[in-house]
Amino acid sequence: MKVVISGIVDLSTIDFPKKASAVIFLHGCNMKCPYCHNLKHILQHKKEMTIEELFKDIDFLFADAIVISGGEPTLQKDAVIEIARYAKKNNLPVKIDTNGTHPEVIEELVKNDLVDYVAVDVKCRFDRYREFVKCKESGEEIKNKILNIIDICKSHDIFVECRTTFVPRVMDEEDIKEIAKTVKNCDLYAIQQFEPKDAYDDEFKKLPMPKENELKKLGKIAKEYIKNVVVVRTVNGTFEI
Ligand SMILES: C[S@@+](CC[C@H](N)C(=O)[O-])C[C@H]1O[C@@H](n2cnc3c(N)ncnc32)[C@H](O)[C@@H]1O
Ligand code: SF4
Repeated sequence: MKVVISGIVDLSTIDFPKKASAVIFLHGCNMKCPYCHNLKHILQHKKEMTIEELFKDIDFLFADAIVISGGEPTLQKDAVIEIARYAKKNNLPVKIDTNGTHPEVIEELVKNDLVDYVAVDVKCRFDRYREFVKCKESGEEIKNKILNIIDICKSHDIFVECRTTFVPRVMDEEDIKEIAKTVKNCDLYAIQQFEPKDAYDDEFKKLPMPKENELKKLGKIAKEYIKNVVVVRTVNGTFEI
C-alpha cells in the first residue's frame, strides 16, 4: 500500500488537543480555500512511499499520537485506513483533519475503531460554499455530509470537533450563527484565527488577522447554539468561551 504525502512534522503541540503528535500531510485537495496556508506547499510537494517507509521517516522521540492531515486526507481512502491501522497497532491515538467531503472514509475509520478524534472544517455559510472553496458539491450536500460525520462519530462515541477559520471582511457573524446552528451536536466547536501570511489567494494575504476580542465575541454567539464546548484558537493559545 502506497501513500502520496507532501510532508511530515515530527512534533506538534497544537494539532492534537492535549497530545504531542506527529502530523502527516497527505498530498492533494478537492477544495481551493482561498485562505489556505497549506495548499501551495501541498500542490508543489509530492512523495510516494509505503506506509512502512512513512513510519520509518517519522521521528517518534517526543510524539505519542498521529494526526492525518493535508491537503484532504480522505481522498486517499485506503492509505488513510492503513496509516490509522499501523498507528493503532503501535498504540498511537489517531486524529484526522477533514473538509467533510468523504463521510464514508470517516465511517470506515470509526466503525473499525481506527480513529480517536475527528476534526471537520466548516468553511462558511452553506449558500456560499461552492463559490468560496470551489468544491463540486452544493452547500446543501456539504451540510448533509458534515451532519452525517457528526452522527457517525456520536453514535460510536468518537470525539468530533467542528471548526471554522474566521476570515475578516469575507465572513461575518451570520456565517458563525448558521454554522453553529447546524453543527450544534458536535463535541467541540472551534473558531480559528486566520493567518494571512501564506494564504493561497494573494488577495487574502492582504486581509487582516482577526483580533482575539472579535473572535471571542463570535465565540459567544456560537455558544448560544452549540450544546457542548466552544473555543477560540489564536496564536496566543486556546480560550474556552
Ligand atoms: C490545511 S487544513 C487540512 C485538513 C482539511 N483539508 C481541512 O480543510 O480541514 C487544516 C486546518 O488548517 C486551517 N487553516 C488553513 N489555512 C489557514 C490559515 N490561513 N490560517 C489559520 N488556519 C488555517 C483549516 O481551516 C483547517 O482547520
Ligand atoms: S483548508 Fe483544507 S480543504 Fe481547504 S484548500 Fe486547504 S487543505 Fe484543502
